[in-house]
Amino acid sequence: MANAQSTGKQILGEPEIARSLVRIAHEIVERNRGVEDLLLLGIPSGGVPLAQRLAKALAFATGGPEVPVGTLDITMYRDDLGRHPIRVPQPTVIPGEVLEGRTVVLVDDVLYSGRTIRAALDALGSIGRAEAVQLAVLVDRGHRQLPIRADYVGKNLPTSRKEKVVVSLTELGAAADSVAIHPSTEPATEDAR
Ligand SMILES: O=P(O)(O)OC[C@H]1O[C@H](OP(=O)(O)OP(=O)(O)O)[C@H](O)[C@@H]1O
Ligand SMILES: O=c1cc[nH]c(=O)[nH]1
Repeated sequence: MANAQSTGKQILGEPEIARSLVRIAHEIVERNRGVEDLLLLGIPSGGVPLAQRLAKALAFATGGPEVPVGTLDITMYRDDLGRHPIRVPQPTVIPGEVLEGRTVVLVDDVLYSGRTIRAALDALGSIGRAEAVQLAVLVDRGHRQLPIRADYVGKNLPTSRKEKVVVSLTELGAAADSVAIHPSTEPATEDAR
């Protein structure tokens, strides 16, 4: 996630993002045969508002109550802590507190190298043992560095490693929702981040 800049090419706008979340909600219901024992955990920052929107879409899809939504901070579980400035850790919130017996759907805006999700699995494992863990992302831009894949994808977006995908969401201060591709200002390196 980052703020939108003027140089990007918009790939998704507000209606497409909303439609993607509705489709993902239906896929979650179908795959889990309902939403019982489901827990959505958004990864800060972009994953948090997306998880909240997904909970609403799930409630709409099932006609039932909202699925619990929490947040999972992965900051201290990154494997590149020494290589990048440490961001301020956000709170981890697990509604209902226990993970045992529950299916956790991790929610993030972009899937790229997979290192954020690897860290998320470690962070989750330090809390408890979920029955199952699934992954929903708004954009999968490829270039994985780890054997990680998403169960639910809003948009598969082929990209060059020289580009950056920027997801802007109104909850995080953007004027409008969008997904855009920007030419990266950083030189391409072995390290995808
Ligand atoms: O698959 P990866 O290579 O790990 O990249 C994906 C992650 O990168 C971005 O997070 P970032 O750390 O930039 O923080 P942000 O969400 O606050 O922008 C994005 O929101 C994902 O969490
Ligand atoms: O392009 C990218 C890569 C990682 N995370 C993002 O938000 N965008």
